[in-house]
Amino acid sequence: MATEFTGKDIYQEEFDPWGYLDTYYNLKSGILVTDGFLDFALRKLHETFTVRGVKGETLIDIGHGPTIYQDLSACESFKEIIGADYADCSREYYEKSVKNEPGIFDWTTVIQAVCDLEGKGTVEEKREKLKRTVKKSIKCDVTKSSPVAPLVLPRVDCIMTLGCLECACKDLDSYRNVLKNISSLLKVGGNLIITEILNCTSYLSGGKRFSCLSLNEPFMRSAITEAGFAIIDLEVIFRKYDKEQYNTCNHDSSLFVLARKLRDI
Ligand SMILES: C[S@@+](CC[C@H](N)C(=O)[O-])C[C@H]1O[C@@H](n2cnc3c(N)ncnc32)[C@H](O)[C@@H]1O
Repeated sequence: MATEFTGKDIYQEEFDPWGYLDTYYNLKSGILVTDGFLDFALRKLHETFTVRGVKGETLIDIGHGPTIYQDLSACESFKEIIGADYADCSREYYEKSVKNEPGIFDWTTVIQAVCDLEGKGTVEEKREKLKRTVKKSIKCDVTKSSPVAPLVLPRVDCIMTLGCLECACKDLDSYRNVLKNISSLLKVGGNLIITEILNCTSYLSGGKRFSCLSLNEPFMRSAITEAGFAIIDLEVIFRKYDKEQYNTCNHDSSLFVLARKLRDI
């Protein structure tokens, strides 16, 4: 199902955080729950920040959208997390979620799952840790060579971007450039964490269809390597076919990558 490119301005004007969360992260029916992605992402992030020892001062979570699951393990290994997204509605929803304001999406079960993976702590302690670690969300445009301009940030130890770049890019050349743009925010020797849904052309969210750049594993391997990174870990999980769910979002698999920056390009 092809759809015209829906870039950052459409996210700014038409993205509905609640509609997205309900369609993709509702614990009973959410597409990224039933297809196994959420459990996969929590497991890989836990592995990354514990077994693989990825840690440091500052991590930037780019294109966080309205979700916080991705920061639940990271907040144990970084002193500071800075959120970054183009859409103001995503940034506002994310900040409210970090503060656990009334009426926001309920992440309790997911927070408990991360505490279980870590074998320590309570949901309340994790919420507090997240609130202390996520400092703010800043405006960011990954298609710009200086994605957080006019802000100038010191280069950070880790960039994480989950389910964002396939939404932000019109074509594969643009994806290659975007990798270089976000790499400019990262120290040499720093880590890049990416998840993407693969072979997806569009997805429905809050009644609106958004375009999605169709990616596959060989492309991801070459684009990340060509952008000056060494791939440390890469795993793909596949999804069962379900006609109704594919009509909402037609990815056939999801990919997780951890890569280390070797050089500036
Ligand atoms: C599908 S949503 C978020 C996905 C969320 N991280 C998750 O794991 O489910 C994609 C996000 O990318 C953001 N985005 C789209 N284009 C962007 C751009 N050019 N620069 C930065 N963020 C962008 C949108 O505003 C939106 O919040």
